[in-house]
Amino acid sequence: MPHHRPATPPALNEDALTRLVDALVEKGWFVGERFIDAELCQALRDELWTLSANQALTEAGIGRGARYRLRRDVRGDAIHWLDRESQAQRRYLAVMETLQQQINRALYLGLFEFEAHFAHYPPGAFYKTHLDSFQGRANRIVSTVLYLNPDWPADGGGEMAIYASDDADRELARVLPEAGTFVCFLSDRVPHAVLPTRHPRASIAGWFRRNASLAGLVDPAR
Ligand SMILES: O=C(O)CCC(=O)C(=O)O
Ligand SMILES: [Fe+2]
Repeated sequence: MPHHRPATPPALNEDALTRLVDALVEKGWFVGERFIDAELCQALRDELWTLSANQALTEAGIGRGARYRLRRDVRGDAIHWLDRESQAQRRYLAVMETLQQQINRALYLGLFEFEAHFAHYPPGAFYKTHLDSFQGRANRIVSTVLYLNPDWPADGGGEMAIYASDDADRELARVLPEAGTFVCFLSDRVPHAVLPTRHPRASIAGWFRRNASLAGLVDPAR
């Protein structure tokens, strides 16, 4: 019988996972370089450029459901939701599934679902300082970003700036969008921004969710 290699993800490094969970508990955010292997990042990046060339990206807006609006003065990326269409997507989603289990085991957050989109920030684009969800009505609990840009130049802009939860003017970290770098943070606590980029910038932004009902309505995912 032929032996098929299952489409399992590269095992997440135990050490990196421990550091991630500890950082989430201690300060609410984590940055890991070389967190996801270069080969998977390359495949995801190729897929994003193909989507872009095929005009399969949509300009991103802000707000969910009926309140969704295009706001180029707030964010300038174009996105495509992951839909398990490719092997690379399935591998990445499998890694996120493992991460979800680990976070639930360690932090009892009750994460039950992951949604994510590719994002392309063309030169000049940015995303102003924001929170990914609001306290009390948060169904996005933990935010993630994986960067897909090999050899990002130090002066290329496009860094993610992370700010203090009690003072959104106090910058705590600036992260280059280098391929393999993975950022993870509590969605309702960590203000962050994408600084204007000077080069096309590729990433995957994702959110672990918990179901939340608002006024008896099921909270829409997007
Ligand atoms: O790409 C990034 O560095 C962050 C993107 C972001 O904040 C978002 O999509 O909510
Ligand atoms: Fe965000």
